[in-house]
Amino acid sequence: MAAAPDAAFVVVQGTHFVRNGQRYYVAGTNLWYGGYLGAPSGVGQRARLVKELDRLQALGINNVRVLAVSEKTDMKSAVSPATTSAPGQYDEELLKGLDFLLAELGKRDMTAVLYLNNFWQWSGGMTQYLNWFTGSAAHDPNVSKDYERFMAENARFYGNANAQSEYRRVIARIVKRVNSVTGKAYRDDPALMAWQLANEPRPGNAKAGKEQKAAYVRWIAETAGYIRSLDGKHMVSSGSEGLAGSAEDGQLYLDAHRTPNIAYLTYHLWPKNWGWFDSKQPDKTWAGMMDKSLRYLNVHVDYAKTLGKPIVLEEFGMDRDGASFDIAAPTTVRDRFYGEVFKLVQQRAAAGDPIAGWNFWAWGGAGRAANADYWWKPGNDFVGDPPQEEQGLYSVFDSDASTLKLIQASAQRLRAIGGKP
Ligand SMILES: O=C1NC[C@H](CO)[C@@H](O)[C@@H]1O
Repeated sequence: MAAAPDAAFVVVQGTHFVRNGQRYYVAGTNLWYGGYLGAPSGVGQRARLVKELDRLQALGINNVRVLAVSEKTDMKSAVSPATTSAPGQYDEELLKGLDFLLAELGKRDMTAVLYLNNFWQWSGGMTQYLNWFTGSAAHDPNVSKDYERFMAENARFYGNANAQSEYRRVIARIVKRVNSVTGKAYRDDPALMAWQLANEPRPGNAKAGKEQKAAYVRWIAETAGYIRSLDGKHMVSSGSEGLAGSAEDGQLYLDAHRTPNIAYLTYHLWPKNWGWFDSKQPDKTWAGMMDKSLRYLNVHVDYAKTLGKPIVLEEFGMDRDGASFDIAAPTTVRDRFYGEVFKLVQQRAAAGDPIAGWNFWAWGGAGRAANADYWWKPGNDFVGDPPQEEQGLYSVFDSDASTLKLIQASAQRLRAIGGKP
């Protein structure tokens, strides 16, 4: 039986997080590239990472959600280099990047959620595992424009024995890692808040059938159980988007998160991606979008109540005015949207509901788009938008003063709600 984690670990108590004897709310961001910046060479930019973490800490951000491992792939819109170039072959420099990131977070009393795979193409992810173990083409949906096929094909990952064995070898490699900077085992590090199975794992596409849904539920329970067998101190979460990532099937979302090995629920909110909002017609589409968004925000807190677990809104985002990628473009609509999201989360948290905080998507900080077409190329800055999207789409940059002000105020209000055991 693993020793109980010390008080500095984030743990679940009832339907809330507790840390150091106090209720802990996540006021976080998404920093998918945090481990990349932490690398000692190559793509590493440790001075930038230190500056970004100082900036985030000054805003009251206490948590970053980070990609822990990427897979080398031929898909055009994926990041390179990758942590693994083939099964069993690791880029130790990128793993040292995670070490440095965790060490720097620990110095600032900040925490990280590390996701161990990706349903989407921008880090190789499940598609690349299937390419390795079935020979299926790693077809980039940004090229094929066929996301429905991409999602249906990716669901084969959950039931592919060879892909799962390699995925578990990668999990073991990272979960059992000893930090080369601090000398501390990841398993003993309270700077790690939780392991996460993947970024936005889906059971397939919207037409996912009974078998695919059953395989998905089994995969979550068994993989979370495997991680807990290696590390009994840290929480495990799925990385689910909620209904949008569960074929709009509430029963599936509940069943997938019932296992005791999943400590808390996650959900994401993407009005533009899901066709609820048109940034080129904001007045026409705002009301309908907000109606759907508020409903989405509330129904998942109610799911968390049903399961008796905390839930974190670990991704939400809105593009710049007029759907511009230009950092000079205003963020009027984004600020209004962020304000509504923060308000709802604060209200439900203050009411004692199981919402445990938020991570906005995503921190661009000092990063800047490098190309006129806003697409990422190897060697360019990392920003909040991964390589499969225009660099500037959803990123919050250090120059976005009005948005930063909102974030800082909401982080402060969440912290004020916390503090109670
Ligand atoms: O996890 C994700 N959710 C939505 C982001 C913005 O579209 C996307 O970049 C990322 O793959």
